[in-house]
Amino acid sequence: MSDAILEALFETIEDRKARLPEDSYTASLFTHEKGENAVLEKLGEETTELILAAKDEDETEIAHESADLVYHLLVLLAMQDMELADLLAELETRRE
Ligand SMILES: N=c1c2ncn([C@@H]3O[C@H](COP(=O)(O)OP(=O)(O)OP(=O)(O)O)[C@@H](O)[C@H]3O)c2ncn1[C@@H]1O[C@H](COP(=O)(O)O)[C@@H](O)[C@H]1O
Repeated sequence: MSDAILEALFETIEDRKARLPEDSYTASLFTHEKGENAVLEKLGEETTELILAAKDEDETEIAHESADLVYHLLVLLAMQDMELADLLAELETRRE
């Protein structure tokens, strides 16, 4: 996954956060009655689904569930008023 794809996805998430379109799943996370707990629960569910896919050694499902997990992680960053750059900078500091 390139930075460009992550950046485009994060821009879309920030757009949904700003405009809150009615037909948007992303917007529904920002307006959920459970607040931030809604996306935190999704992160837990997607992590469990990823673990099960890994246990099954199912590469298609591993990719699918990983994408679900990364998407919800980016929604959490946006919800915390953070930037994708915060995550990328943290990863960059770990490179040797
Ligand atoms: N990348 C995603 C993305 N990944 C996952 N999801 C949603 O996250 C939810 C995942 O929850 P579940 O695992 O419970 O879903 P499910 O339907 O039971 O099962 P699977 O998705 O696991 O098959 C589903 O409703 C997915 O549609 C996403 N929804 C949106 N995006 C991106 O966000 C953009 C904007 O979407 P809207 O906010 O809907 O306009 C889209 O164009 C995409 O680029």
